[in-house]
Amino acid sequence: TIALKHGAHRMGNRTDADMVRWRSLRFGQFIHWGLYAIPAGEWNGKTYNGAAEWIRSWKEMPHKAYDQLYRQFNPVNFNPQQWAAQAKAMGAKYMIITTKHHDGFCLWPSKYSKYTIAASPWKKDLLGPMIDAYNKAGIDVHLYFSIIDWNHPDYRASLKNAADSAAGKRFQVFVKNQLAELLQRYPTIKGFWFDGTWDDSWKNDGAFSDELEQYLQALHPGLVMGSRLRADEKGARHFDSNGRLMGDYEQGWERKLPATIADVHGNDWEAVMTVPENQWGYHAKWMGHVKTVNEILEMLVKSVSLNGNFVLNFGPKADGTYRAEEQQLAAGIGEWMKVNGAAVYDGTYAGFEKQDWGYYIRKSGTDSVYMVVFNMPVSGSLRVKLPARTELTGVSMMQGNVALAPEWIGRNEYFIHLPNKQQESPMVILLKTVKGENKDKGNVEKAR
Ligand SMILES: COc1ccc([C@@H]2N[C@@H](C)[C@@H](O)[C@H]2O)cc1
Repeated sequence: TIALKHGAHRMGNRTDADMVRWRSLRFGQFIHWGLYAIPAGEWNGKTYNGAAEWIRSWKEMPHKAYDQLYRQFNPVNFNPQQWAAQAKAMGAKYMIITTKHHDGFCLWPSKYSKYTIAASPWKKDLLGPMIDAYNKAGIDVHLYFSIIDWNHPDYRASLKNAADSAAGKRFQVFVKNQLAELLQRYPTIKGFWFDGTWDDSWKNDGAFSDELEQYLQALHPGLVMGSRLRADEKGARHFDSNGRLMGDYEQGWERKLPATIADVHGNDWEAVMTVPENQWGYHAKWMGHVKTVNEILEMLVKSVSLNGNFVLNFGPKADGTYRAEEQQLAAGIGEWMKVNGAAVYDGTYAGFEKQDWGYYIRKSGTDSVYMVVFNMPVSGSLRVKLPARTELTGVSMMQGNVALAPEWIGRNEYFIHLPNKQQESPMVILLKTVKGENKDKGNVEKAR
């Protein structure tokens, strides 16, 4: 291995209470809200085909015009209690809110910047009421913070000369001040979700990112921060130059999921997902495929089955309301979670051989394994292959707690014959197992 001063400092996963809690939550809500919701992907009668929150980088959007938008930001229909209630009904257990996206506009009245909500017609802090409402609803809050800041005069993508280096130093002080300010103002938050850390100016100063992470942990012990913050002294990101994960969980799964358990290398990880193909901020015209309730549920269940968290993104409008598609999606997901959430919360990789009908999820630290069926076989019979030294002691449908009698088909394999092959939404079956020998016929008697 390479000697590193600013590589990973921890072998293996964090096991403290704050991380155990983060891992148990499994399902989160991302919220991208800011000035970009005003143009909403359109300007001068033209439609921007990129992600709405990146419209400032579009050649058709003059920087001056974008930078004046704060004069119009007045979310008169903002209702944080309603937002929190919607998230609670959906079954989200944590929420990540954009405090400041790449455009640099702060949703809180930062004393380190003039480009904040205080300068808008709304004037008031937006983060505080949101954090209070979500915490009251029993939902943890994490803060998204973009290091890239297109508005700040000292931001440099790369440091080409002494003047750049001086600006870069001033910018690092600004970043540190804003993060400390956020922790001081919002002491109940549980983590930071960093973004915008790909530029050379950041990548080439691994020492600063390492010191910053330690500074924040010292200010707020237990803080959960993903792998996107840090670079090591060789400019490696997410994984240091020895291939070890930096930060508390792998944070690279953006709009994509790992395929198998081998892809996650035993690390904690989280996937963040958009409803359309690629829109985080509010875009008036969603183009292309919009994900359905069952599609999102499959991503959520697949993530948990592979030991990860899944975060679904919402992009509120400039007035503070949500578009109908997002409201309907939240409600539909919530309906399923109300009945089947036990299979998701506190779920972990089960260690069963994957079958085509869907996913296994083990309730953390127990012998209870959930089967979440997405692909009903034409036979209506679900094959289950038990891992070694595992006995099946009970099988039941989650809906209605109906006991099922599996058919033993040899060695450690069973068929679960379902009474009904029709399914409109994912079906959950609970397997009760015990450690033991794979007795042949013996298990079937018990399972009956
Ligand atoms: C260079 O490609 C990207 C893609 C997405 C992003 C941001 N990360 C997501 C979580 C959103 O905030 C998106 O704007 C940044 C750079």
